[in-house]
Amino acid sequence: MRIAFAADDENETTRAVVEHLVSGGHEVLDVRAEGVPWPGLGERVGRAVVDGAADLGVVMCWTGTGTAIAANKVPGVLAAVAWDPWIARGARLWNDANVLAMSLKRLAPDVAVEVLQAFLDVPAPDPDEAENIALLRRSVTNP
Ligand SMILES: O=C(CO)[C@H](O)[C@H](O)COP(=O)(O)O
Repeated sequence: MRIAFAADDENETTRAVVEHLVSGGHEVLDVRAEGVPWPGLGERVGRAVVDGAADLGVVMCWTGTGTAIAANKVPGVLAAVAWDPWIARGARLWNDANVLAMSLKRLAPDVAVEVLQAFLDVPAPDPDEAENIALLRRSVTNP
C-alpha cells in the first residue's frame, strides 16, 4: 500500500514505524518538510490520502492528538488516535479511519508497530457499519 507519513519529531518509535512500513513492502510517502509545524503535517498527510496519492495515512506527534485533529480538518479524512492494536483495528473496521494517529512519546517502538499492523491488517470496514460510517462522513456543510 501507499502510506502517507509525517511526524513532528523523530525518535526510535517514529523510525520503527517507517522501517516497519518499508520492510512490509509499503511505499512510504513522507510528507515531512523543513519548517512545517505539526498542524501542517497533519493536513499534508490528510491531503495526500484524500487526493489519492496515498491509500492510508499515519501521523505522529508527541500526543498523536494534534496531528489527528489537523488531519481531520481535511474533508474526507477520518483520522483516529490509537494506542493499542484493538483500538487501531476498530478504527479501521468500525469507523473506516483512513489516517492512524499515534503518540511518538507514549508508545514504545514495538507497541507502535503492533498498533500500525493492526490498522493495516483490516482490508475493509465492516459492512454492518455502513450506515454509521456514512453518518460519520456527513458534515454539517454536506448534510
Ligand atoms: O503533540 C503535539 C501536538 O498535539 C506536538 O508534538 C507537541 O505539542 C510539541 O509541539 P511543538 O514542538 O510545536 O512544541
